[in-house]
Amino acid sequence: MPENAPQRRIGVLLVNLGTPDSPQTSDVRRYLNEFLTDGRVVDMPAAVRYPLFQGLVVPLRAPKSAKIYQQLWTERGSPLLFHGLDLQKLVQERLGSHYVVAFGMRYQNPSIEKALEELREAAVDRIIVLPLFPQYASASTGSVQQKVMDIVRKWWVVPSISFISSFADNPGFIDTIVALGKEEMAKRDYDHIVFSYHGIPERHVLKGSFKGYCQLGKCCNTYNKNNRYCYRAQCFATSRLVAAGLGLSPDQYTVSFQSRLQSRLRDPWLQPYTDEVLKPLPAKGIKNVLAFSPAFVADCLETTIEVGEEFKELFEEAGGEHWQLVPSLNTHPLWVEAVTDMIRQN
Ligand SMILES: C=CC1=C(C)c2cc3[nH]c(cc4nc(cc5[nH]c(cc1n2)c(C)c5CCC(=O)O)C(CCC(=O)O)=C4C)c(C)c3C=C
Ligand SMILES: [Fe+2]
Ligand SMILES: [Fe+2]
Repeated sequence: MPENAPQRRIGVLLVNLGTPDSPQTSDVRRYLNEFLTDGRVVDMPAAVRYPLFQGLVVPLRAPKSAKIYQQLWTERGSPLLFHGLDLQKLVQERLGSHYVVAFGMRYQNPSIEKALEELREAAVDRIIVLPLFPQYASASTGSVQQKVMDIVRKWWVVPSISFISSFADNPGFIDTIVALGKEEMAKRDYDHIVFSYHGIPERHVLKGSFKGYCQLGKCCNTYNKNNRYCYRAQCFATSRLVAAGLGLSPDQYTVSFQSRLQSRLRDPWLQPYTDEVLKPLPAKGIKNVLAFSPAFVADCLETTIEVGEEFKELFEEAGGEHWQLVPSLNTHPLWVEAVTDMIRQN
């Protein structure tokens, strides 16, 4: 480097979805209002979306969601938030002083605005954005990308920015899930494995389909240039790779989708639905199930409560004996290394 050349630093922005500031109904309401009026999450015209969600859906949902958040809350607050902050610290340590790592949430706090401001203050030369969603969805990754661009387009000096749009088949990501799965499988025998992903409306996949390639069927069994951004195909790709790492044959696992809101929004969500997959299992002699939640890199309401508690209850009511959730990647050393590698390779 020439003697007087400025020392260049690279900014890294890690982003997760968001969580309420507290499990009180008022904070949950504020969070859901921001989340469910995002046009990439609820893709209705704004003139319908705002009155419907702020006026009806959120006021009804917030008190119920607040009760669930109260179950999830820990001494350190929301797991999604504190695992994110821990990951930021560890990735910063591993990357060293040529990088500045910030952490933000798409909804609520710490905001993406604040995180980007930290990077601007640090005079970084360029910014790498890593939305912490392994599989691309317009409702998650796309929304983060749009928010980041909306903010930096107003800066006088617009920085060079790159986005890591998905990492569904990233070897470090897969290896970490495999390592966590092996730990659980060493403790006892399982009859079957379920990979349960956050659902999205089928319409969202079809809207992103390249020249009509995606049909939500067998097209998702391979992952190629035509379905590069198909959330469902990416979920199947992650599952196949984890299954291969665990030495599972196709009949030993099922891929399914949870958290559907289709009863209220009417349109079908990605299928098969996890609750419908798990209920008939005990009658087929499948009494011990290990469940993975590979759409999430950190414990949150969707993993700990929905998969770890609600599905366990459903499975046991149906005659199942043991339902076990594999913990999320959180700050597993292999995951910290995987994130660091993704950034260095960008
Ligand atoms: C994996 C990425 C996610 C996608 C894609 C996604 C789409 C999506 N979500 C909703 C509605 C809700 N999701 C909720 C919680 C939630 N969702 C994600 C991730 C994705 N969502 C996470 C990580 C979390 C947990 C946050 C936490 O604080 O722990 C909720 C709130 C909880 C509740 O009230 O039940 C809602 C609502 C839609 C409609 C959607 C796509 C269209
Ligand atoms: Fe969600
Ligand atoms: Fe597809």
